[in-house]
Amino acid sequence: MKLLILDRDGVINQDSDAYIKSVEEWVPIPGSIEAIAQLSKAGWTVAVATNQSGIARGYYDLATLDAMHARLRELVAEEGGEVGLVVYCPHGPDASCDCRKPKPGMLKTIARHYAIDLRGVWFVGDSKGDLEAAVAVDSQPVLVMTGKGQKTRSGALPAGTLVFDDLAAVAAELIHNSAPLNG
Ligand SMILES: O=P(O)(O)OC[C@@H](O)[C@H]1O[C@@H](OP(=O)(O)O)[C@@H](O)[C@@H](O)[C@@H]1O
Ligand SMILES: [Mg+2]
Ligand SMILES: [Zn+2]
Repeated sequence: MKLLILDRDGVINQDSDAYIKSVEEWVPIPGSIEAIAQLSKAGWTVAVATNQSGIARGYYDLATLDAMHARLRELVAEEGGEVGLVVYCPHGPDASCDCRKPKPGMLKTIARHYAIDLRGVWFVGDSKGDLEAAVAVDSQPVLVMTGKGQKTRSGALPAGTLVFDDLAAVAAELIHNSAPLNG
């Protein structure tokens, strides 16, 4: 099974330091919807693992979060693809939950759902916590330059992190094997 796991904010959709609080604020990054659809049509299962502390902070509710993900599924379906399991952590930084990245709990949930070993599975993120979550379960950390990616790249990256301009470039690598940026 070809599984790819994506972070959401800053990878699929634009991110904001003010959080993404509504469907209207949930704006796809150019090329990301098409990338997910192309991967899906090429036989990849595309899952999502996203921190959503805005729930715990009271910035938006679960119905709004679900509406964002329904919009994601709708847009990808319009391009002929589909989105797999979407897992989110609704907790705040102080909740000491097992699911908030950089902890790998959401990645493990996805692995259990698909009964797959996470070793070598690409996890694409824009934040250091995404990369650390990948490393914690021997997945392949992949950084994109969208969202907080540029800031993340200015610091130390886990060894072996692959770096791409954006999700469209990741899809091109996985589907057409074009070369990644130097990490
Ligand atoms: O990138 P993913 O995991 O999909 O989602 C990140 C969001 O939940 C928010 O995470 C927050 O971090 P804190 O949760 O406040 O530390 C901030 O970085 C926000 O800018 C960001 O929108
Ligand atoms: Mg992110
Ligand atoms: Zn959590």
